[in-house]
Amino acid sequence: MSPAQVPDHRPGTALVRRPGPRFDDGLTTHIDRVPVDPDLAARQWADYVAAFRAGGWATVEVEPADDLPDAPFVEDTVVVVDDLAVVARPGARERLAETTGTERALAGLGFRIERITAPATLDGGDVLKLGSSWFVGVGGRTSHEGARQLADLVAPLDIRVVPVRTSRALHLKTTVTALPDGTLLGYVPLLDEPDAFPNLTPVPERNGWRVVLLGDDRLLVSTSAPRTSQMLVDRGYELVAVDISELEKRESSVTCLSVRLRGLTLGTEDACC
Ligand SMILES: CN(C)C(=N)NCCC[C@H](N)C(=O)O
Repeated sequence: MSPAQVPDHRPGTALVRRPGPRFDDGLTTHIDRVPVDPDLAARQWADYVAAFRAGGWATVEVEPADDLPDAPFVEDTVVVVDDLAVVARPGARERLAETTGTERALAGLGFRIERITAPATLDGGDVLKLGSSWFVGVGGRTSHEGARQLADLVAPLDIRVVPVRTSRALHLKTTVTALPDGTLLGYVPLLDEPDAFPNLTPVPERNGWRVVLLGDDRLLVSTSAPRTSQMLVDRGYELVAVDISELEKRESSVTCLSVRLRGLTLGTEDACC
């Protein structure tokens, strides 16, 4: 079993990227568009990053990109496993330029770089990792060819890619999230193929219920899904809840704003990249 398949629940390093002054211009697809206060979004983003640092994580900041409104959603620009960074090719043309900064940051940290190449597209938000089986949402921002290219790149790590049709939500990880024990949470009305996911636990809320594993049984969640949060508490998880409501106005969730890197030996100080 390659290291990629052994879930690592220890704190690591979170790759993040701050929102810029044009954050209000960020894309919306499946939600009603409302104005955003970029200063409030920046403060909430800082609180999100602080939650990682409080949990023992180091943080690495991708160079800011004030001309790219969706830059904070760094999850979509790369898929990382072990020492491999697969640079994505976002399905929204407005976001293509975001990958340059992410690639520069990860190359600077010594990651082995591979890329999804045109005409294929892939957003990292469509990649749900579940041990040696990765579910990849296709039909929206990620093309079937993008899923195929990813499959070829991770096959040497004994990882199998399972394409899943995703048309009712922005990304696969808008609809499904994985708990540390491998249980999947999902909002069933947004799933094109609910039967594709083993032991799926339905959540009561449409938005705000995704999770990021901070370590052991500590989960980073949004304050926007209190009923799902109570479900997690009842299952024995310790929650760190952050208010990212201004960021959620541009279709964000807690998974979008970071890429978790393992095996790095950075301290808990910021590493500039
Ligand atoms: C899991 N999710 C949803 C993500 N990883 N990405 C959110 C991207 C939002 C951005 N405004 C856009 O429309 O691309």
